[in-house]
Amino acid sequence: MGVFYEVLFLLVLGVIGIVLYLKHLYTFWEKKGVYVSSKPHIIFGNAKPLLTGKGAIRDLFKEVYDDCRRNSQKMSGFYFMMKPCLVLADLDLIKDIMSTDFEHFTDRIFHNHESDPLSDQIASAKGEKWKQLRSQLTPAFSIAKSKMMSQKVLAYTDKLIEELTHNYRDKTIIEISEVIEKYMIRLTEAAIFGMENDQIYGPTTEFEYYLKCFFNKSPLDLLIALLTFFNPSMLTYVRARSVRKDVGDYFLKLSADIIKFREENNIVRDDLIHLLIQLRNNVDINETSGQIRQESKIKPLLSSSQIAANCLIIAIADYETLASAISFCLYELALNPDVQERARREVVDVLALHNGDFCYDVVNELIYVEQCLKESLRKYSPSAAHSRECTKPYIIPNTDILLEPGTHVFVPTSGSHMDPNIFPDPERFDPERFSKENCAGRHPCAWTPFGFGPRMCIGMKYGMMKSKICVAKLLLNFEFSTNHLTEIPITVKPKAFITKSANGIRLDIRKID
Ligand code: HEM
Repeated sequence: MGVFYEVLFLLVLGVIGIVLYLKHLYTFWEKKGVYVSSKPHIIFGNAKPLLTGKGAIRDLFKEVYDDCRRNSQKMSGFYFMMKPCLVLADLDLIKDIMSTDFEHFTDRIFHNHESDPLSDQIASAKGEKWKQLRSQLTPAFSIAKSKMMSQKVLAYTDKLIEELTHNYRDKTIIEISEVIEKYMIRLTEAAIFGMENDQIYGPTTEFEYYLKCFFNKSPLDLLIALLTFFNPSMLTYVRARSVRKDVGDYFLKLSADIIKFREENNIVRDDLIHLLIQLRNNVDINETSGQIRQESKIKPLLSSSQIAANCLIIAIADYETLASAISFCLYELALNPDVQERARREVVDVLALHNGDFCYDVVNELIYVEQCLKESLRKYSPSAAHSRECTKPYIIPNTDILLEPGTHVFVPTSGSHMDPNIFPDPERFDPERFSKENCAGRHPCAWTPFGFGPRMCIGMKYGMMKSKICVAKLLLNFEFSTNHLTEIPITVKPKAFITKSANGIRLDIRKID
């Protein structure tokens, strides 16, 4: 009996100790004098809805942002379980951290180490390594390259229209996000890996299967993702993988095979993998034209596995975001027939000025279509938040709050994008918000679907070009409208990394003859 009470006493003491320790951890921000928008849960901190799969990141961060604005706070402490992070709610402070004082926040919070070959890519690269990689990859997204790639985009969009026409000549309900996702994957396959497809529809290719598996995480993968957050160095120690083994193996082999085949057969192509092979072979490329300038003096950064890692992450960054952007834009155009008609009229008029030739200048002249896309990126930003890791001690301007290296900082896009003081009546879809006049006085960090500062999206112009071509050509050929299966308002998938509809986007399409 005595032993029983001793064990019980020790257990109770242990539990009390743990509870007190956790409570102590949750006073981190309080002690620094930083406001915390809601009381943290003892296990999950402020991330309970995310960790239990009940809420979407965009909703959670929007609540934090809104609460800060109501209470005149520029930021809120946030506990991701026990890890103290900071959520920003002030546009000037966002600008400072993402741009003016970028040197203190050069990194994102992803794992990046040579022991994990597929983690070694631009989106997770850190410090100097990132700077070099970014400047070496920039030519791949030059205006000249974009112009060249527009030919491929036009060709694939024509294939999409041909197949939609064939399958849906009469007014029919389609799940538009599925269709657009398939089209984007085919385009990515061709533009990045040089693998052309005759069909948009058709059976799932191996490439499509593995690309879509990128975000399908097993419980072990999820544990690894959590560890990245708490202790990235431990991941290096246990030689963990950031990408599922079968997905990683597929892309490593695919890239190695393409490189070998091209080098043995002296094949030159206009895709991204070709540019990366040139970088590996120490060729310096002109930033604006995308042309070879000379043998580079810089030591080549890329190994074969780094080529695979960069191609894979760019494929993901490319197809997922654009499929989301285009699908939500078509959804809003279906809900707003007047806007749809005005956008269609613009495409018809601009094309008429170019004698029906859908050249690159047409893309640049589609001002209203661009406004529609920007407005839909405001309402449904594919990325719910931008992340930065503090890399050098930083005192938040006009305060004595010191951020230590390793602090994670989040910028919620859903906060400012849906702030009625910045975008009045934020639920309303109104492309006029992005007219030249209406943008003129707006804070540069009010609308940041592509991020902000030196680390903003490298593919922004290229992505806008692709989405404009797709939306414009679809509008020329089809009319989109809602039906009894269209979800209004739409539910966003809680666990998705990129903003997606939870139940699909069902629209009527009708061919315009
Ligand atoms: C609607 C389309 C797109 C959206 C909304 C989008 C959004 C973003 C965002 C929010 C970031 C992080 C920015 C930051 O942290 O400040 C990012 C980074 C990045 N994006 Fe995009 N993106 C899009 C299209 C593309 C395309 C088409 C590509 C390439 C083909 C691309 C490649 C990348 C890469 C490589 C990065 C990492 C850049 C770095 O760390 O230096 N994105 N994107």
